[in-house]
Amino acid sequence: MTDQVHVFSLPMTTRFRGITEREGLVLQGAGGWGEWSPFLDYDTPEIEPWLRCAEEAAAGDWPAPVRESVPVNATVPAVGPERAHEIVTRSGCATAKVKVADPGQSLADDIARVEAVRDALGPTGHLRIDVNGLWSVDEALASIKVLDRAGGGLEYVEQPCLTVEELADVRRKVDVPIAADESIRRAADPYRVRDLEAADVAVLKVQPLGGVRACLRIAEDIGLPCVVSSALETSVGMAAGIALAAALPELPYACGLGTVSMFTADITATPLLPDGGALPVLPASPAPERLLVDPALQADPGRTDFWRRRLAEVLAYRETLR
Ligand SMILES: O=C(O)CCC(=O)c1ccccc1C(=O)O
Ligand SMILES: [Mg+2]
Repeated sequence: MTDQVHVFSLPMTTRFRGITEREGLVLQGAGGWGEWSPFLDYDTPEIEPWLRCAEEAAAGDWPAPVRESVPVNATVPAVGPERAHEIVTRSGCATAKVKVADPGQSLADDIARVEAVRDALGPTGHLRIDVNGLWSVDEALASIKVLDRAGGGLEYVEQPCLTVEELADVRRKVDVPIAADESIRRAADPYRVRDLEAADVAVLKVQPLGGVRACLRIAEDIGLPCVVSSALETSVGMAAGIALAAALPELPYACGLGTVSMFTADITATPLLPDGGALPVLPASPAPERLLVDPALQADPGRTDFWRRRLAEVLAYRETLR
C-alpha cells in the first residue's frame, strides 16, 4: 500500500484524555507522509475512516487553501488554576478551550480553572469549554450558568451531554452557543445534529471523519460554522487539520490545532507550533525529507508490532465492506 511505515510514541507534557504517550504510525505515499493514530480504545470499524485521512495525505490529495494562516486556541487540560493560567499565557492565543467535568474533579475545580483562564486571556479573549459529553441535561443547565459567570462569558460549550437529543434540549434552554464534537465524529449520522437543531457550531476532526475532502463535504452539508480541532496528532497529522482549516470557505472561530505543544518532542524537523496564536498554512503534505526518524521517538518492538497488526486488521475489515 505504501512505501514506508514508522510507528511513533511521543511523551506528553500533561496527561490529556487519559493519554501520557501518544502512539500511532505515519505512512509514506507518492505525495508525502500521512498519519494514522486512532485512539487505543476504538474498535476496527471506527478506525477505518482515520486510515482514509492518512491515505489522502500520503497521496498528496488536499484541496487548495483559501487563507495563509489559521488562528488557533490554547487547549487547557483538567489542570490546576496556576498551570492553566501559565498554559494560556505561554500560548500567545486570544482564544482558549478549557476541559471541564473531568471525572474525579468537582465543579469548584472547573470554576477555579475557568476563572484563571479568563484572567490570563483578559476581557477581550474568547473562552470556550469542552465537556466531552459528561453532563446530564440538568447538570449542564446548572454548570453552564455558573461557568458562564466564572468565565465572564463563554464563546460556546462543546458537547455538554452525550446524545444529540440532550444537546438539542440544552441548546433550547441556555443562551450560550452549543458546539457538537462527539455527536459528529462518533455518530452513525453526523447530520442529526443539523436535523434536530442540536448545535450552533460543528467541530470537525479530519482523522475520525475520513480526511480533508470528506470534512469539506460535511461542512457544506451540515450548514453550521465549523471549528477544526485535532485528535492530538503529531505535526504530520496536524498538517491535514490545517489543510482543512485552510480550505474551508468560512472560518469564523479559532481552531483546536495548537496541540503539538502538548508533546515533549515531535517527528518532523519543523513542528507545527502556533506563533502569535496562529499556524501557517503549508503548501502540501509533509514531504519525505521533513520526517525526523529519531530512534528515541520510535515505539518499542512490541508496540510497533501492535500497530502493524492493527493496520492489517483494518485493511482486512475493508475487504469485508466491498
Ligand atoms: O480542540 C482542542 O483544543 C484540542 C483537541 C481536543 O480537545 C481533543 C483532542 C483529542 C481528543 C478529543 C478532543 C476533544 O475535542 O474532545
Ligand atoms: Mg471535544
